[in-house]
Amino acid sequence: MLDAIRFLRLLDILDILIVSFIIYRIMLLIRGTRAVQMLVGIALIIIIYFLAGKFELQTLHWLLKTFLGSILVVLVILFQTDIRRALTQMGKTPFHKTVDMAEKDLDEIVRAATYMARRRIGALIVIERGTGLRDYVDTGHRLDARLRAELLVAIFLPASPMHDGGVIIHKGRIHSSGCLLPLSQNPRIDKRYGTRHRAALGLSEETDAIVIVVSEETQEISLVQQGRITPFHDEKTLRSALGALMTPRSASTLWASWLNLWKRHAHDA
Ligand SMILES: Nc1ncnc2c1ncn2[C@@H]1O[C@H](COP(=O)(O)OP(=O)(O)OP(=O)(O)O)[C@@H](O)[C@H]1O
Repeated sequence: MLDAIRFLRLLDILDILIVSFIIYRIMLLIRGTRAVQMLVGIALIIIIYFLAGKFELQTLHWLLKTFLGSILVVLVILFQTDIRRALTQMGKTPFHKTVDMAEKDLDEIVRAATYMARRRIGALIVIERGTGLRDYVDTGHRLDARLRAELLVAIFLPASPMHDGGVIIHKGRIHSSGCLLPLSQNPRIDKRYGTRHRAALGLSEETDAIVIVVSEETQEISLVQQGRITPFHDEKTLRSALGALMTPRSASTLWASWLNLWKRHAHDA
């Protein structure tokens, strides 16, 4: 043991630090998800496999050996959502999270959301940022229209054939409507949120998109990003939070605005 410590090189320490960081990030990522239960299940199978070998339970040992032989494929299939999320997050940097969107475009979105909230019209508006949303765009109807509050409202009116699903805003234009988004599997989401909010959370867990949800039930407007949902009770604070996230700034100002949004969320929770 002492010898091992004595011959420890600087590179070995770096190696240990990197692996510890990766394990820590994986734990943060899967905390509170079904992945934890699955990992416990796999750990149990490994323990049973060793016990079966020790007590010479040949058939059980062979069966588990065959199963564990293809564990890598099993893990990739079981954790495909988590792996996709982890890789997407790895590819993100604070610097390409902002997309230049005109102030008047943000005004239009906030105006539409406020109008719809007052009239109990449910809506799901996605603003694309660094991560491309092609997979989700393809599930809806392509519009490529100018971003106007009136058009957003018209899309989400219950009588509209396009009101189901989400609208995706791409580079300041209404790119498509009726888009199907991935539902979040997070078991810790507040039970009062239904599929509209879960779809917003699901997309924000997998991508860096910002989603605005208008609840037809509670008339609440929420801003969803990075798997977190923040309700807003007045137009002004919603507009400034959206502006802080969408307007390109220096990295430090950006971090500060995220921190503020996070604090606000923690306070509201
Ligand atoms: N996977 C999805 N992708 C996009 N939109 C979805 C998805 N699932 C549901 N929706 C939208 O959410 C609507 C249903 O919302 P639901 O009432 O279940 O959710 P909610 O979070 O309780 O919202 P609200 O507070 O407005 O009632 C559907 O009509 C559809 O427009």
